[in-house]
Amino acid sequence: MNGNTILQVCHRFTPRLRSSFGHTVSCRKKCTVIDGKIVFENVLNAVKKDVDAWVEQGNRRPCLTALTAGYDPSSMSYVKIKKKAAKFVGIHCDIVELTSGHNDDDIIRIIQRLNKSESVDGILVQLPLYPHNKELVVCDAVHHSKDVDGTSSSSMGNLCNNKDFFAPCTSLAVHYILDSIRGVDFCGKHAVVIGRSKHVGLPIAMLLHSSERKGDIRGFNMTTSIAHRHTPSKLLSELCESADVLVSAAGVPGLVKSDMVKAGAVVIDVGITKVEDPKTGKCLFKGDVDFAEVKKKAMYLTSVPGGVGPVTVGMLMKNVLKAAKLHATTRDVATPLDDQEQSDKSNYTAFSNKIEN
Ligand SMILES: Nc1nc(=O)c2c([nH]1)NC[C@@H]1CN(c3ccc(C(=O)N[C@@H](CCC(=O)O)C(=O)O)cc3)C=[N+]21
Repeated sequence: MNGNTILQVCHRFTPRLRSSFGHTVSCRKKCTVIDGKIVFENVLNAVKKDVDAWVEQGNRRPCLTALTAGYDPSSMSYVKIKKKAAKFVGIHCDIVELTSGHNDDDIIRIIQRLNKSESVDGILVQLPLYPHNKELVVCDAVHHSKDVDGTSSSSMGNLCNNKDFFAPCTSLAVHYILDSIRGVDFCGKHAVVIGRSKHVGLPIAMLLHSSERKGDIRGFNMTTSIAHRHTPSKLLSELCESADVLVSAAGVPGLVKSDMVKAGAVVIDVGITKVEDPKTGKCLFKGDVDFAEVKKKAMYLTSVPGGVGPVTVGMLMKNVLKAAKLHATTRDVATPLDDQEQSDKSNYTAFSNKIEN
């Protein structure tokens, strides 16, 4: 792919003429700002109710183990947010703090132990790890039945094949937010995703363009363009101007200006960058979208902070409970390591059957 290439996924709901991409969703004067904190609270309350019912039926509490690189203060604070949410919903949460002394093999060994543990339902590898760690190699060690953050190659493959395993939580959060917008038919509309990261931009685009149901996750059937750092700015503006749904996950504060946004569009800001406030010296979170200006044009908009971030944590809690329920009804973990390959194969079949039935 050269620098001018944009991956555009077209399908039978794609309008024939490129110029007809730009039909407005509908016209409303005032923009609705979707409050991620309220969505988060609603999701947590629902998960808490389900966890309570699950435990009342005699099951043990769901359990999440998060591995995080101890050097990164942002990672530590995100993991703490997850731990607090887990406590609220009644999910047990352990944190394994990795040090720079852990090489990939050490981390993989820890993960393999967790894969085998009957008391662990979900394993989360908080990214980034240390610079010397190979993130994909480490994420791939997580067994797909416990991959509640959907970061392994196996989970990504399942996502592409419309199988209902675990999708990355940020993509689920974007999906959940769009799904909560009532009265808008997204089928055949044009979605633009800015950013192609394997755990954020790419899985978001997978969910937006796809058609089949993935368990409780339906695809949106949108014509979906993926723009990235090599997309020329003129082309980026043109694409965005025709987007009915614009999702920015670039991590570039102020990237999306109001003149790039179509009137009546749905704009979801996934970018979250820590910046220092020049006046106070305090740390602030900045999204990719010029919120104040875009609000004058968009029909629905999320903010940063208070948008996609908290919903991501809600989706993680949902996934841990889902994993706990699957583990209780399929024999999957606690197999000796030397039998790993064989068990992977049969477990996969057991899980596929369980989920597809
Ligand atoms: N394997 C993996 N999975 C992740 O899901 C993952 C990750 N690695 N690495 C880091 C990013 C970042 N992330 C956020 C979670 C919550 C908020 C969140 O709740 N933010 C609040 C503000 C937070 C605060 O005030 O401290 C908000 O946007 O309103 C933000 C960002 C998950 N991540």
